[in-house]
Amino acid sequence: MGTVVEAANKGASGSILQKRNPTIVFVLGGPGSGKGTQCANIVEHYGYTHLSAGDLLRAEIKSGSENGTMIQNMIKEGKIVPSEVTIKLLQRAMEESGKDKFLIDGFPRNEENRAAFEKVTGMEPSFVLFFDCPEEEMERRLLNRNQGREDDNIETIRKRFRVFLESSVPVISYYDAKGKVRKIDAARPVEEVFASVKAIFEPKNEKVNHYVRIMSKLYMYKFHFAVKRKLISLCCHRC
Ligand SMILES: Nc1ncnc2c1ncn2[C@@H]1O[C@H](COP(=O)(O)OP(=O)(O)O)[C@@H](O)[C@H]1O
Ligand SMILES: Nc1ccn([C@@H]2O[C@H](COP(=O)(O)OP(=O)(O)O)[C@@H](O)[C@H]2O)c(=O)n1
Repeated sequence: MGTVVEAANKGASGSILQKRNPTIVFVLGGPGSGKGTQCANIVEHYGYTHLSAGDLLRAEIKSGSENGTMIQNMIKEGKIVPSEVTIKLLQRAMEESGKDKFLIDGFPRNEENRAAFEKVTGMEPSFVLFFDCPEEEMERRLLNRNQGREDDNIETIRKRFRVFLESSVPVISYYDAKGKVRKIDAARPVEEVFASVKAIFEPKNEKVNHYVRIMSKLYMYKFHFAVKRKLISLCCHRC
């Protein structure tokens, strides 16, 4: 298996995609926040191609690939699969689709994912959709998801929540500092969440755009404060 840096140095695959100058939207949020559900709506209304990093990894396990067992173990433990594996799958799916508007769901999940993707593909997202949802609601949804997923059990769910707070939130903060995060309150019914998504994909005019960005920024301050409190309380619990 070649490293991410080797792939970046070869650069061939990145440049084929780069030439197509695709639009990329990263879709982030805790496990069960409704990323997949809303991505299906966005595909239907706005013609994006949906690539779920988790689905691609699960398909890789099923295909019997040499990485299958390693991926399966990581998912069972709620851990993040090494970037070179996930990025190869995403690149292949983008190239094979022949399309140029992508919703990349559940990626980048940590700083390694983010930095490696930018290095290997030479591309950045146009913006990041962030579905914010309280843990109690996400837990309820995951326990009811009923897709027979090995990681939708309470023990792994708690591990995934922790990985989200410790590893994925810093990625959201990184893009927030660049003004790229569009935060959505995902604790509401599906239709209401989608109404907020629509406002982002169908911006009315510059004034409304500006308002949406300011509101998103305010929400993000509140969100970061809540995450810091949660991480401190988790640390106190450990000590
Ligand atoms: N807004 C919502 N309200 C209630 N249930 C939802 C909502 N959005 C999604 N769900 C349900 O919650 C579960 C997790 O949603 P999913 O889209 O798979 O989340 P994610 O992709 O973020 O893990 C699914 O069973 C889905 O039907
Ligand atoms: N970029 C990614 C995305 C998912 N994954 C793995 O796949 C699992 C399921 O991710 P997912 O996006 O399908 O599901 P949710 O956890 O968002 O419900 C994660 O808990 C990770 O183990 C990963 O390693 N790297």
